[in-house]
Amino acid sequence: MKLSADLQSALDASRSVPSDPDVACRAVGLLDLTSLNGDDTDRVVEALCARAVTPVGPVAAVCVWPRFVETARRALEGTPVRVATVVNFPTGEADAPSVAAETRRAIDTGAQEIDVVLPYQAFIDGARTQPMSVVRACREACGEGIPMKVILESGTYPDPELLAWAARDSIAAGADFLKTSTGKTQPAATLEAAAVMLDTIHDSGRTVGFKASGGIRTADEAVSYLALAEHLLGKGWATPQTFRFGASSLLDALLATCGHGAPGDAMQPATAGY
Ligand SMILES: O=C[C@H](O)COP(=O)(O)O
Repeated sequence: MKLSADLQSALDASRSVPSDPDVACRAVGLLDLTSLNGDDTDRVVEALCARAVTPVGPVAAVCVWPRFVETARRALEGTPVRVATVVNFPTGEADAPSVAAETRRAIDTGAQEIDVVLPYQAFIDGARTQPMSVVRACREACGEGIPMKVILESGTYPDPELLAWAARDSIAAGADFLKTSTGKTQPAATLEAAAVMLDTIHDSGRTVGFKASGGIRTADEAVSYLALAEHLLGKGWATPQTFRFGASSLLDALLATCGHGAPGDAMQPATAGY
């Protein structure tokens, strides 16, 4: 993906940021701890939720299939961890009424955040009104109180200009966050796509968050995404209200980097008093 000189410079700078235990600790609180596998079960979701309050504090949210939202809400009762779920996932091919109904059902069962997949293939093929009718339908179903993250599937766009266009239109359609990927297509999250999306957020002048998701595994990668975000949006910009990682296999690496044991130690009972 060919970027402008300024974005390429910001990206190169973020790649060379050394791994920092304090930043890794901070990244834990920005995590949407995710399990979106076809063979997920209630027990898998309960085990995921048991990891959500860590020795360095709670993650921001867990992200699970709609059928497991009630299980997650029960498992997380008494903690500040939110429950996110996905709609129109992973293909983005449902129509607006179906997405609105799926969103309402998810919220009725307790979902506190909605990650909706943009009809990205239709957008790439030239449609403009239909894809955004789906986003607007989800926005209306979310109302004002439920944050809506729009998954652009950033690895599928032929050029950065089209990805930026999808980002701009999604913001105009009411996105609270722009999310890179479902994690179900390759390439998933990349720093190049993140730079384009973050730059579009900056230029929008609106308070829109960014979620890097799909294939993020190491603390070094997480530190680079955070460095890029704050290079483009300003130091201190990344908070749980503006930045998330969507990841199923990043938590242990973050905890190990910030000095809380080897991978797997996150399974220890949390010390935090919730
Ligand atoms: O946020 C949703 C993604 O599916 C997470 O992707 P991952 O399993 O590669 O971490």
